[in-house]
This record gives sequence, C-alpha cells and structure tokens, in this order.
Amino acid sequence: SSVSRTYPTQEWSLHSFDMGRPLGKGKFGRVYMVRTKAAPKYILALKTLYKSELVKNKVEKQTRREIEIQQNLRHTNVLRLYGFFHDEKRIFLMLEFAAQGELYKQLSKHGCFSERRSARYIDQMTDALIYLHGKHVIHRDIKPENLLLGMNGELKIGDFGWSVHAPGLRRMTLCGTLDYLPPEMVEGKEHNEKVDYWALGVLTYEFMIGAPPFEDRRSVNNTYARIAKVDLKFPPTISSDAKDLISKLLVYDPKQRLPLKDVLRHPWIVKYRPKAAAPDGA
Ligand SMILES: CC(C)NC(=O)[C@H]1CCC[C@H]1Nc1nc(Nc2ccc(C(=O)N(C)C3CCN(C)CC3)cc2)ncc1C(F)(F)F
Repeated sequence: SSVSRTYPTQEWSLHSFDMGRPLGKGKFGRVYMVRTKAAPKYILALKTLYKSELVKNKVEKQTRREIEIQQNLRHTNVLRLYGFFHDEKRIFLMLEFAAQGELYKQLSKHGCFSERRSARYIDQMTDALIYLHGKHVIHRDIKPENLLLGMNGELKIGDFGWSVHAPGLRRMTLCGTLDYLPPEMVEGKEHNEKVDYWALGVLTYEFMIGAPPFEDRRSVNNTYARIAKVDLKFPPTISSDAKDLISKLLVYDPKQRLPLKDVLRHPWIVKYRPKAAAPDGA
C-alpha cells in the first residue's frame, strides 16, 4: 500500500550517523556528507527539509510525492533515495552521495562543455528518461541545477521535486527558470512525458552553448514568446549533427518530438559513445 512506501524507515535517526562536511544548501535546508556509525560505514548525503519551510511554500504534498517517487527508482543515472526519517522540525532524506558534485557548477566554471562531453551526458540523460517514462514518471524539471556527478563523472538526476505520474496538469505557479518550459506548459495546456523530450533538447543546447536557446535576460515575457514561436537560433560553432538532434527535440508539437530510443541511435550520440572495453584477452 502507499502508506508503507511513505512510512518513515523506522530504524534511522540522526544518531545513526557521524556528521561530515556541509555540501551546500538545498531548497529547504542544508545538505551534509555523513557516514553511518554502524558497519558497513556508508557515506551518504543527508538532505534536511524544514517542515516549516515546506508548509510556508505549500509543498508538503509535492515533497511526499517526490519521496515516494524517488524511493522506488533504481537506475545508475538517478540519484538513489535510500530512506528518510524526521524529528519535530525537520525531515531528513538519506540520499546517494555524488562524489563529483553539482554539474551546473562545472558548466558555469567551463562556460560550456565540449561536444563529446555534452553528448555523453545527453546519452546518460536519455537512458534515465527512458527508465522514468517506463515507470510513467515525468520529471518536468530537467535543468543543469538538478544534475549531479558521480565518482566517475557519471550523470545523476538529483531532484524530483516537480516529477509526477503521467499525464500531469501543473496546478502550482512555476518558480525558477522558464527557459526549460515547453510551449504546452507555457500555454497551460495538459502535458505528458513529451515535456521531458523538449527539456532534453534545451539541456543539449545549454551544455554546448552555455545558455538556454530561448533565454531573454531582459524580459520573461519575451522568453515565453520565443518558446511559443520555437525561435531557435544556432551559433556557427555547433556541428550539424548536434543541430540536427536539437532541432528534432525542440519541436512545437509534442507528438513530433524525436522518440528517446531514436535519440540513443542518433549519429551525434553514437559518435561520442565510449567504446565498450575489449573483453579480456581480446
Ligand atoms: C540535485 C540537487 C538540486 N542539488 C543538491 O541537492 C545540492 C545542494 C547542496 C549539495 C547538492 N546535493 C548533493 N550533493 C552531493 N555531492 C556533492 C555536492 C557538492 C560538492 C562540492 O563541490 N563541494 C562540497 C565543493 C568542494 C569545494 N569547495 C570549494 C566548494 C564546495 C561535492 C559533492 N551529493 C548528493 C547530494 C544530494 F542531492 F543528495 F543532496
């Protein structure tokens, strides 16, 4: 039953952990690197959510859904939620520790990524989305800020705060960037998992160019207008393969967007996919 899934995992409390360094600030509280006291000594990220903050922002239900969804996901490119517990003031999420940290910090440090690095991230992102959509989960908030990097630089979707079971109708006013919104959400229409296809196109563009395609730093309304018009322009630095893939995802009609399995087969993705290690003795 759903109660069991959202019922706090009994055996955990703050006393179960040795506290490590702070990793940064999450939306509703700090995140700490911690280690379980009992062997085997697991390293985890402990994300605190202040209940008062959740109430103030009217996101209790959304948070419960985020926990329920993420707890049931098992994929190498999706950050694991191992469990949670709470005290009178806070909810604590026991999350997988992503050793190489926040992807958006790498993006802002480098300005933009090479085509090889971008293609490898999009390959992994597409794998994760195929998995999520297979479980009828729409992410709805794909952007660099929600992505982390594992020990070997592998991509991890780290936040499910806006995910829903498909199809969704957004009731809440959206906060944060509009840059990733597809036309159907800008126009407040019913939407389905194809919103993640659009966001994948925006992410691909932003990785290689360092800014999202429809951004207008002067006016939000103009960003809306550019999205609704699919006012897509490429700088000359972008390869034709990359332009081809992005142009097949940033399509107004959700039904015309390139299916994810065809993204995995796209020349731009295949070209940069790491060759499988030759079998031993080969
Ligand atoms: C997706 C979501 C929206 N984002 C988040 O939750 C953010 C909010 C704060 C941190 C992060 N949350 C997580 N971060 C990690 N790993 C991590 C983070 C930062 C560094 C790092 O660069 N420093 C400490 C550096 C080290 C160098 N100095 C100079 C600056 C800080 C290294 C490893 N693992 C799991 C999580 C998670 F998600 F489980 F909580």
